[in-house]
Amino acid sequence: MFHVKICGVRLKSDIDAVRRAGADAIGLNFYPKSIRYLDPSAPSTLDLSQYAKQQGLHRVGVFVNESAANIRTIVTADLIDRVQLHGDESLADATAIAVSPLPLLRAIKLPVGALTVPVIAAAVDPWVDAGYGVLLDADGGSAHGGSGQRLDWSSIGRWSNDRRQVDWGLAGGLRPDNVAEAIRTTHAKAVDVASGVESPRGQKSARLIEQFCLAASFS
Ligand SMILES: O=C(O)c1ccccc1NCC(=O)[C@H](O)[C@H](O)COP(=O)(O)O
Repeated sequence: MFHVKICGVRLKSDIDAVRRAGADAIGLNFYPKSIRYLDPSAPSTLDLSQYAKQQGLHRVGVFVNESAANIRTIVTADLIDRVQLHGDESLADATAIAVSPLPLLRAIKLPVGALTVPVIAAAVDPWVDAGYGVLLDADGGSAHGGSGQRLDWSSIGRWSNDRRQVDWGLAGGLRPDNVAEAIRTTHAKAVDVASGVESPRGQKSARLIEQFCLAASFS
């Protein structure tokens, strides 16, 4: 698992900012309805992805209910190092999509508002038990992700107390001014952010990326 993923980068200058700030992963968004969408067939997307690879960044492809065939095409083109499923995919879908040896990350969209450990466990544990890495995110409704809404960190902290060995990350409404508290409260091993490092929405800010990474220091 990465430590800090900056999701929805679209420009080489974003990648420069990510690398300078010390994050180790980027998200390339292949969901056509997202404001952060990248066309996988565009030469500029391959160029961007190869640039990130040269900088040593882990490239995570974000997909929403995408076909296994399309995901495989993107993997084969060396656009990504890891697949993140962020839609309504079932465990059976994930099995069909899994592209060995590429690790697969399942975004688990939890309701915003108060959570309980049994509710979190019911959503997350089947994916963990099946061997997938998981990213806990706020349910963005029809947008699926990138909504800037945060989760109930206290309950997630209680859930993770008994699961210290689990490969998981936290997303949802993280920002430079709250990510340290989020890590402390939840014991997250990895964090992921899209809108919290943008100004205006949809445009990454080098200053916010730097502040986020400083605050999210895992040392
Ligand atoms: O970012 C998007 O636009 C997006 C759209 C559809 C599915 C997933 C999407 N983003 C995936 C991510 O990993 C985001 O970083 C995550 O949802 C957190 O977003 P935010 O709350 O804005 O930090």
